[in-house]
Amino acid sequence: MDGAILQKGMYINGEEVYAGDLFAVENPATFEKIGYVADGGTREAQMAVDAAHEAFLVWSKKTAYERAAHLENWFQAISERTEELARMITLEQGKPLIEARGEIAYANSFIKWFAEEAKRVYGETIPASSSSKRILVQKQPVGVVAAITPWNFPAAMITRKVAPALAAGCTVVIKPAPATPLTALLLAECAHEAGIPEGVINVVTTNDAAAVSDVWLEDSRVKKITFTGSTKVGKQLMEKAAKTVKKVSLELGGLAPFIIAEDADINAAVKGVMQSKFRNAGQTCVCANRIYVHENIKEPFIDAFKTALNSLRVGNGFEQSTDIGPLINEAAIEKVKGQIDDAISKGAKAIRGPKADERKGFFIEPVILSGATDDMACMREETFGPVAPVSTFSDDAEAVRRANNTPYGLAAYVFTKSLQKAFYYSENLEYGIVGVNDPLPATAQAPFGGMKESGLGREGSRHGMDEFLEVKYISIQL
Ligand SMILES: NC(=O)c1ccc[n+]([C@@H]2O[C@H](COP(=O)([O-])OP(=O)(O)OC[C@H]3O[C@@H](n4cnc5c(N)ncnc54)[C@H](O)[C@@H]3O)[C@@H](O)[C@H]2O)c1
Ligand SMILES: N[C@@H](CC=O)C(=O)O
Repeated sequence: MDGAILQKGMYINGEEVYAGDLFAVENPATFEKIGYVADGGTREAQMAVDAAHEAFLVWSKKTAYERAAHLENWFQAISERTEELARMITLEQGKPLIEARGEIAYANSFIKWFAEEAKRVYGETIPASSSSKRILVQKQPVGVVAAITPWNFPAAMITRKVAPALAAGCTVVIKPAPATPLTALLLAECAHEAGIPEGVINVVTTNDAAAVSDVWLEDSRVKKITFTGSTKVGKQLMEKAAKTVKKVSLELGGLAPFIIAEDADINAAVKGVMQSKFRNAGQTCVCANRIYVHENIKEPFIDAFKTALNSLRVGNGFEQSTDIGPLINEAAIEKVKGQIDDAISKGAKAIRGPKADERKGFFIEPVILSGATDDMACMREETFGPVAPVSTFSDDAEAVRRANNTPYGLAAYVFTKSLQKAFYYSENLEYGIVGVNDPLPATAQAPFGGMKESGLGREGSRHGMDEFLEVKYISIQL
């Protein structure tokens, strides 16, 4: 597959569909064209909803056991094509192959989890206030769901939405990011092979996101929009969804504080910060964005962090030695460079890691910014790159205050040996996810999501299933 030029249509109603135009997909590590995909628009967006609406009438009436069996088959089909899927992610998104394999396992874990969870959508009976009445509560699928996903986790951000939607009895129309449509189409191919009925999953690829999403937002048959991406676009979608009062779930940007308390195990903190900060070249919504270290342990922390930084290798994700692949595009490189320049101009000291790959590609070397202050752009705006600003604090209350001083509230981390501090921080940080001595908290069985402008709703866990269910109350007069 590597190096070959692919051509792919959209996946609508169980068939490959082409629109008039195609758009190119490029490898960010080489600038080579990987393939061309159909550039869908209004017509294809409409066709996808027609198919999903038709399919909903049948899919929603299947038993939970039947839907679970379909999801199990999809899980199996993906397992069998793990290597092909992982190589596709590295090709179009750039992350190291080992991380891409990890993403497929992670993506597939949502399908497995929700195949099981499908069978546990329980209702309630509630004691009535009259002896001649009975009160029942049932949960029903919301209907057709529109899912709009980003490029940084091109498989997992799709399955984390689609698996619970299908388990609940919904059908979906998906618009993947234009940088990574091929992974989405491969997932759909796996679903097709697995026998998921036509129309249940539809993928519309496009270079004009708003043209497609506007159709879905205006169509009253689409009952829910589930989005992962930037806070800016999330707000726009929420506004447009108001017109037909759709349900909305938003997984948006983050600005994760990573707090290292005075009593922390420094080696564990450095290992944690390396995993949290540099995974996917720093292009993860829950990546450590700002590092706050207690002033009394700053020096040993920075020394150990510098040593760890120097062990990283920047390069093409297909090379075994690579820890950090390319960023996604030129704009990402410019944003990261801008943040570094801004921090240096305001007094930060740059500690640079190994040189970036000299070949073509959107490569950038990892950097620690020591002496960072909260007025720097890297401490206020999501970086999405391998930049690690380090600032000091003198007491726990100060660390919490500074960590909370942002509109974002997705993930936060604290490293400490004290149970008291662990509870103090986790209860006072205004974040949807708090990793205590844990730099990688995301998992299928736990609720993932943000507070404040980092989003609405949760993905994963039984809470992730509720996002796709209506609660219906039935009052019976005997
Ligand atoms: N909270 C989470 O779980 C989570 C997970 C992954 C990524 N993210 C966030 O995603 C962002 C990075 O992803 P991105 O750059 O692809 O974000 P983005 O908002 O630019 O794009 C996300 C998706 O929205 C589409 N889109 C863009 N403009 C649109 C418009 N006007 N109307 C409709 N759709 C539109 C894109 O084509 C893509 O499919 C970061 O902010 C990151 O933190 C959040
Ligand atoms: N890293 C997140 C996705 C956001 O980018 C995850 O692990 O689910």
